[in-house]
Amino acid sequence: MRQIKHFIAGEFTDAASGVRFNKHSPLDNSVICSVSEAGRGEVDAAVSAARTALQGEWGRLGTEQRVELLYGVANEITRRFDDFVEAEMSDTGQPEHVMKHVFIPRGAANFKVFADVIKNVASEAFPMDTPDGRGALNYTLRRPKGVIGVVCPWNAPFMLMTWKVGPALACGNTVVVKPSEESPQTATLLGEVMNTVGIPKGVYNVVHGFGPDSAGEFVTRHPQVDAITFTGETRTGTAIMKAAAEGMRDVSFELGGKNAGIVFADADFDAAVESFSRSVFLNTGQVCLGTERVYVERPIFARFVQALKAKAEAVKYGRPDDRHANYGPLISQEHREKVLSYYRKAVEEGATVVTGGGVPQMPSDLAAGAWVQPTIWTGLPESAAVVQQEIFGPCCHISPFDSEDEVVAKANATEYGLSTTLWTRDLARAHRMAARIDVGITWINSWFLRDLRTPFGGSKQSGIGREGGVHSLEFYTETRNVCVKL
Ligand SMILES: NC(=O)C1=CN([C@@H]2O[C@H](COP(=O)(O)OP(=O)(O)OC[C@H]3O[C@@H](n4cnc5c(N)ncnc54)[C@H](O)[C@@H]3O)[C@@H](O)[C@H]2O)C=CC1
Ligand SMILES: O=C(O)/C=C/C=C(\O)C(=O)O
Repeated sequence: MRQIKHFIAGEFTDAASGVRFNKHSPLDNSVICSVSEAGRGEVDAAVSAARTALQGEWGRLGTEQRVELLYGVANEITRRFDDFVEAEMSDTGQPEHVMKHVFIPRGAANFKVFADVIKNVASEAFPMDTPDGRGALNYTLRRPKGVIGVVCPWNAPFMLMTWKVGPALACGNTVVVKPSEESPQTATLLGEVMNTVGIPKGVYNVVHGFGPDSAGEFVTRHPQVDAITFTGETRTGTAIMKAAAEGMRDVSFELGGKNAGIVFADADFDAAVESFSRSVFLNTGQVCLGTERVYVERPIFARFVQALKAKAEAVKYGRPDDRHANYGPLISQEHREKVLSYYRKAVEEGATVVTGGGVPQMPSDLAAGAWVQPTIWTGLPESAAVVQQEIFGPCCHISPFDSEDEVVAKANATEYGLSTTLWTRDLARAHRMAARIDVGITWINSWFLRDLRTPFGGSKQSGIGREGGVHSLEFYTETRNVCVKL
């Protein structure tokens, strides 16, 4: 069984306490890793290594030198592509083709893209008048914020972690990463890459453990952590924000969602169905940008429900390396219990179960895994729990609508505001609606098309701040103004 250690000051270490926890495979519930759990001592050591690195060689590097090192990280991830694919598949149980075509290449791109951003960003300059007529010149400097605490979820672990570590390092910060207890492997493997490439010791540190009263809380409460970037549940974000208030530390939050998808009768029907089969079921519905509320214009409602039902019933369950499989398990038994509790709740609330609603019959070698059926409901009021609360599973409720105003009101009637996907051939209507729906990201006639230079984040309870391209610099650097009297 794999032994997963912390990565502190360039060394792989166990916790002094010797405490470990088991990581189970989502596929069959077998124990696949024994993970060392960090106590306060390991977190102190990681934060102290990160601070020392800031004051050492790393802090003295010029932008060009940092950029070259980050290109090196991207190239080394690509060289060890198969190791990353294997580690991520092992943690999440998701199909190999998704790892190979989306999550791992994107992890490498996160280092390359932000190296390019920092290399090319201009600084502001404002010449100003002065009473003596000689004037003054203002210009801005960007300085790293310091030690960044990076707290990550399990649903796309490598991609979401590097989406933070890439820009943090590009800006000259150092990091202490706390991966999810459900996905410890790729963050650890990245430590090997950092050493191979020659990233100075202490720049990238990883501590494993849980949230409250464990590594997550110790990192976010640590007074020497200067800022915290977090992706995860809104409730956890609230706890982290309270921790960050001590010492007035900055936060960047990517939180939960209950995203609406909207289909007008004039949409390209087949393309829309194909896209919703991804936005509802990809990664077994464990995508923060995924769609759990679908609104379909009444003339095509019944046809759309039947078409998405056919897609749900066509998924192929199986192991990640099964070439015929395109659908994996949920991350854990605990998460499956949460998703199944919503499946039961939908029935109690009076839903029509169009398809799914339970656990599939799996072959004996996979029977103990965290499998659930893709599920579609209709017939619920907007106030129903499964229409309002984030489930983070392969399921959606579909309801009909009759007018633009009605569907905008429904899309906005949620505490969340992460993303929406909108399908129509009437582009004037699409632009109008994009401005009215209160979310951070709107896709028109598409879903999950990601350009890493664009702002990414949510409104309302889906997040605080934006990351991506130059927007990441707002969080990962401190901007200083220098005013020179001429
Ligand atoms: N908006 C976005 O970009 C994204 C949001 N998410 C959200 O993430 C959630 C699923 O991920 P989970 O890992 O279940 O989220 P989670 O909030 O349970 O855990 C995320 C991380 O926070 C740590 N943590 C938990 N409690 C903590 C505490 N009190 N202090 C410090 N750290 C703590 C966990 O150990 C883990 O590393 C969903 O709600 C999903 O919507 C996921 C991906 C992207
Ligand atoms: O592309 C991104 O930066 C974020 C994507 C988010 C997910 O993949 C997710 O939450 O699963």
